[in-house]
Amino acid sequence: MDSMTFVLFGATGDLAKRKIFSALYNLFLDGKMPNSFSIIGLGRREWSDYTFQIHVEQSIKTFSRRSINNSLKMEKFLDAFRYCSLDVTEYEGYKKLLETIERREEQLGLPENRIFYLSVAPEFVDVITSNIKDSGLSSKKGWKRLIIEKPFGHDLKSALELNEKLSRTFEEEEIYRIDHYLGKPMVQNLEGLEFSNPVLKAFMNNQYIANVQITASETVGVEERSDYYDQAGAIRDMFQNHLLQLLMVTAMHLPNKLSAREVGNEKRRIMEFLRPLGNKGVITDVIRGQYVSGEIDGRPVVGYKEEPGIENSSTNDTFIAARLWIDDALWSGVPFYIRTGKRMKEKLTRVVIEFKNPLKDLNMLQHDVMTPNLLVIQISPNEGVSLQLNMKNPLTNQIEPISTEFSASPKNVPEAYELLLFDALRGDSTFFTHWKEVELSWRWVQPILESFEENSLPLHPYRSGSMGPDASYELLQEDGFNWWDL
Ligand SMILES: NC(=O)C1=CN([C@@H]2O[C@H](COP(=O)(O)OP(=O)(O)OC[C@H]3O[C@@H](n4cnc5c(N)ncnc54)[C@H](OP(=O)(O)O)[C@@H]3O)[C@@H](O)[C@H]2O)C=CC1
Ligand SMILES: O=C1O[C@H](COP(=O)(O)O)[C@@H](O)[C@H](O)[C@H]1O
Repeated sequence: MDSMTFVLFGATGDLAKRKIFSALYNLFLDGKMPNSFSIIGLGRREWSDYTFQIHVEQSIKTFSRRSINNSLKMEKFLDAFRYCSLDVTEYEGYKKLLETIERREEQLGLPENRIFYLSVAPEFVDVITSNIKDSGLSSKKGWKRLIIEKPFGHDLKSALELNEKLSRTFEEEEIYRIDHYLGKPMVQNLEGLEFSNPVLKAFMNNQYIANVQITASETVGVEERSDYYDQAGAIRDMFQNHLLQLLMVTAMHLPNKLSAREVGNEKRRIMEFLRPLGNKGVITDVIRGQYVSGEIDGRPVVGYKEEPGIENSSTNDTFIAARLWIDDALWSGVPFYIRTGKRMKEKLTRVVIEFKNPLKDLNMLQHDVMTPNLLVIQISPNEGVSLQLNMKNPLTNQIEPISTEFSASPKNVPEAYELLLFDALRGDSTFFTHWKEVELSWRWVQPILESFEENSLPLHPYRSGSMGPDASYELLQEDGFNWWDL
């Protein structure tokens, strides 16, 4: 892996504190950082290098999945960190930053390979990338990469504009758009699962699959993010990015080679075959919900409109469910159901693939109630895969479901940010979102955004602690299915 400089915009912020420092530290412990590297943190605060290093250490102590038990290693790790105070809107600061980077490159004998990680609000992306270019930070002697956080735009128009601006400074191959769901180990495992199990590959098509259900439910409410969330809603916060990415990786045809380009092409293909909703589709295939008060884990919680910072008149979506169709040869006729929401019964992310039941259709087992075969991919909080089959119980002589399972506890597996940063360090963008996918996702959700804005779709209240409004169950019942709330 090439030695490099990691320039972190927003180093004093929440994401850096909770995710980025710990990810870098765990990579360092696992020997997955380059032999030689420099990390420059940036923020407006007037911090010294020492204050910054203490902040990094504290953040790791609080948020890392591993505890610090080797102080020498920690010391060596912290030694790579320097801090530079910079207002991203002021050009002069970038010159000072360049001097700091070059000084460290010289001290450590580093080539001019630079990663710029933009852990800042989206409105700063344009000014930062322009200043990187104009100030000479994007040296021609080494490689440069840009890591950028979500949200990537607010709708189709703003995403197109943002992409156009980025492309003035960075090539598409140099841009690493983070969708942390693609960093979840089980999501990264999906291709391997199909690749190493030809039996699964053989059955993953419309001949055998009845429907696919993707759920990302959360128990938390709007938390302290009312300003952002009331503008974004579940559609922008989760659906347009994380959930559509899960759809792409679940449905994509397995390429012959698992390279960034091939995987990107296959994901894009899925989005191209996704049936556009149109105005009618929004009404028939999309359910919008908002939580009201209820109980979660035995604790009463308030409704969305009672949350601090939320107006009583808010029509923001805290839940969305949708029925989607991929009109290609493999999936045509198989409905994909997606749902996500806040203040639901449990925190989980899961894909359930329900197989067809030809015996039921033939009415051959009149006395046995047969559960369909299910392939359940548990993405979080625990990682796991289970396959539910049916077997006759010799004691009762009844057909009963049996399950083969594998699962791992989250403590033992690397976090999404570790896997993603490791990939970015070695220049592998397979598990980052590529522009075409982002564009097609916005294009697909745009009619939903418009109907939400016009308030032309019912806003179904749902009780906190439930799995969403009844209407989302009715959506599946129309097709003779039910959500598998396993
Ligand atoms: N926090 C999270 O869990 C997640 C965050 N994200 C995304 O990551 C990005 C960062 O989020 P988060 O860390 O929560 O945000 P915070 O508000 O916690 O941090 C913002 C950072 O930006 C810096 N900053 C703000 N204005 C300026 C400026 N004019 N010049 C230089 N630095 C500036 C702040 O530094 P200072 O105050 O010192 O000036 C601070 O380091 C956002 O795009 C967010 O959407 C994505 C997923 C999850
Ligand atoms: O991006 C986001 O994701 C989190 C959920 O992530 P998870 O890894 O805990 O499933 C969500 O709470 C947040 O609103 C959203 O911005």
